[in-house]
Amino acid sequence: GSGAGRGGRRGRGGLGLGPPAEPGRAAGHPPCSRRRRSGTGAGSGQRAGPPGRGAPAGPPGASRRGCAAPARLGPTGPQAAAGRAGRGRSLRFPPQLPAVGPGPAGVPGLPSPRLRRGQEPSRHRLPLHREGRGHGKQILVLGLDGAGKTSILHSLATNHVKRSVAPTEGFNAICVNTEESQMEFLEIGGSESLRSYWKMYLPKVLLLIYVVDSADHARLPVAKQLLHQLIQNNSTLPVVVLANKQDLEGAYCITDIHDALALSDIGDERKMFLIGTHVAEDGSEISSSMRDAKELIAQLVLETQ
Ligand SMILES: Nc1nc2c(ncn2[C@@H]2O[C@H](COP(=O)(O)OP(=O)(O)OP(=O)(O)O)[C@@H](O)[C@H]2O)c(=O)[nH]1
Ligand SMILES: [Mg+2]
Repeated sequence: GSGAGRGGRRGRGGLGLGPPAEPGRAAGHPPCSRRRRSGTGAGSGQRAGPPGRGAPAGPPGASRRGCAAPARLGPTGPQAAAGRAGRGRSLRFPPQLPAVGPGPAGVPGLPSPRLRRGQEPSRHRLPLHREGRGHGKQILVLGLDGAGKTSILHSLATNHVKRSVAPTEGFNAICVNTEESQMEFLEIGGSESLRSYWKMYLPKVLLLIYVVDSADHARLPVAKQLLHQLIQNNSTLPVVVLANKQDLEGAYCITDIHDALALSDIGDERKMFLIGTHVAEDGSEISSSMRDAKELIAQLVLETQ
């Protein structure tokens, strides 16, 4: 049987995964549906694999990655607006999290907060949020470059779709408040040069959100390998896999993503969920799958704290 879905079904019907044999039930997508897409989504189509296995989840939209002005993520970037709205906040590398005061116990061996682009990171402490005082720790958001991590975080923070237009060059931290919990997401960029830092953050996080580009067939093996390496020594860390870009024509449905990532092999003890998501056109409200993902994550945070 599959390992997906351990932890049970929560929230709205179809959220997350059901019993192990039902990886395809997530987020309202029928198992491995081969529905026709309804538009001409582009996204990171340059990396998309062969079309024909689509599991469209909503209106597609053209991605601006690669053709838009390279707006920097940071205090003046799109996420800053979320921060000003009081719902989210982000900074460029390094992660000087406003809600994250210098904690009593930093994590040694992490990249320097003073690191700038092109510099080699030095060892430094990353303060973690109010650790030991009964409040939340961070939710780590990882995945290959271009998978959609930042776009998803924008959307979760604002409840409106906002696709990212630039790669994360370091960290991206966003606070998302729900009625019941405060969640601090920490994305680390997925480019090759940043992947070596991923594992440094794992020991101190509540859960891992792992985002994959469902249409990037060619790199799914790499995504799988990195995920397995990351969590091999942590048998209980809850993992939420977001099979993003379900709007793209070539997107694998979540059953295929489940197989491609060999999710049944990532441990029996952990809670593990797989949800199909997409970040639709800018400005619209987030999709029901994204709302479900947000509720699930909030629930997991409450359970894990
Ligand atoms: N079609 C489509 N495009 C998406 C979706 N989500 C994100 N994109 C686009 O994919 C590209 C990459 O998105 P990002 O959010 O920057 O990806 P990332 O994982 O943060 O990438 P790094 O910061 O480089 O690690 C952008 O052009 C987004 O607009 C989606 O669900 N569908
Ligand atoms: Mg990013």
